[in-house]
Amino acid sequence: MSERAIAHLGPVGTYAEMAALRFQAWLTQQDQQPSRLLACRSIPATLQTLADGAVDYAVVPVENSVEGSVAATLDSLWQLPQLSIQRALILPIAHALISFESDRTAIRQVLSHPQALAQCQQWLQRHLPQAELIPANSTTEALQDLERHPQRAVIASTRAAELYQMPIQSFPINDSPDNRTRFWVISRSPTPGGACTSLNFSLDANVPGALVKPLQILADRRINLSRIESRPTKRSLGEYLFFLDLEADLRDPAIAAAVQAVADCTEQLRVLGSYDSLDFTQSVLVPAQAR
Ligand SMILES: O=C(O)C(=O)C[C@]1(C(=O)O)C=C[C@@H](O)C=C1
Repeated sequence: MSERAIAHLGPVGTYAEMAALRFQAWLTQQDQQPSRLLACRSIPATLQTLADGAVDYAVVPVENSVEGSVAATLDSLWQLPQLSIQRALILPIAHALISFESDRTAIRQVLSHPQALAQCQQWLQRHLPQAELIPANSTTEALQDLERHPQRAVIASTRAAELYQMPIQSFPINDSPDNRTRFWVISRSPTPGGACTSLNFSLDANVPGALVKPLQILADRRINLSRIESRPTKRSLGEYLFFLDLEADLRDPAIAAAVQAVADCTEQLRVLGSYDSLDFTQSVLVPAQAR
C-alpha cells in the first residue's frame, strides 16, 4: 500500500497538527501502514487539498468548549460535497504566552489564531490590557519572525515553543482549565457510521415555524441534538444553513428514516458524516522531540 497523507492546518506545531499526529498514531495501530503529514496554510486550503485528491485525510478543528464552532470549517465543508466525516478527535487545549520579552508591560502586540485569542481573552484583559490583539491564520504562523519583534507575544502551545525554541513567559493562560477542541477527520470515502451523525440543511422559506418542523421530527423520535449552529449561506442576507449533530447512528434504519423525514421538509439536506469519536483528553501529549 502506498503512503497515506494527512493534511492539517500548519505550519508544524499547531493544535491541528497535534490532532493529526494522534490520528496518525491511531491509524498505524489499526493497520501498520505508513502515513505522512502535510501542513496547509489555512483551514479552507486543508479541505481543498483533500478535495483535489492530493491527500487521503484532512484533520480540521470544528468546535471548542469555550468559543463554540470554528466557522471556517463549517463554511468550507458544506461547499465540498465529495467530502465526509470519518471520525471526531477530542483534544485538551492549553495555551502558552510565548515572547522574547519577559516584562509583560513592554508587550504591545499579541498574535494568534482568533480561536486561541478568544480562549484567553480574560487572561489577556487582566495581564496585557495595553496589547493590540492581531489575528493570524494559525497559532504557529504567528510565531514566524517573533525574534525580530521584541514587543510581540504569541499564543501557541508549549510544544510549538519547544519546536521553534522560543521562550514561554506564562502557562497555562487559557481562561477555562477544561479547554478542549473537537476535530473532524475528513476523507473522500463514504462515512463509516457511528454514534454521532452530523448534517446540514437549508430551509425552503423564511417563514414562522420553518425550523420547528425538522426539529419536531427529531424530538418526536427522541433523537438528542448535541449541537445546532447556523451559518449564513452567503447567497443573500438573512439566508441560513443549519448544522446539527445528532446523538444517533445513521446505520440504524430508524435514524436513517428520521433523517429522510427531515430531508423531506427542508430545502436541501446533506449528511456530513456518521462517525465515532476518539477522546484524548485523559492521555499524555506527544512530546515535540519524539517526532
Ligand atoms: O491555530 C492552531 O494551532 C489550530 O490548530 C487552530 C485552532 C482552532 O481553529 O480552533 C485549533 C485548536 C484551538 O482551539 C485553537 C486554534
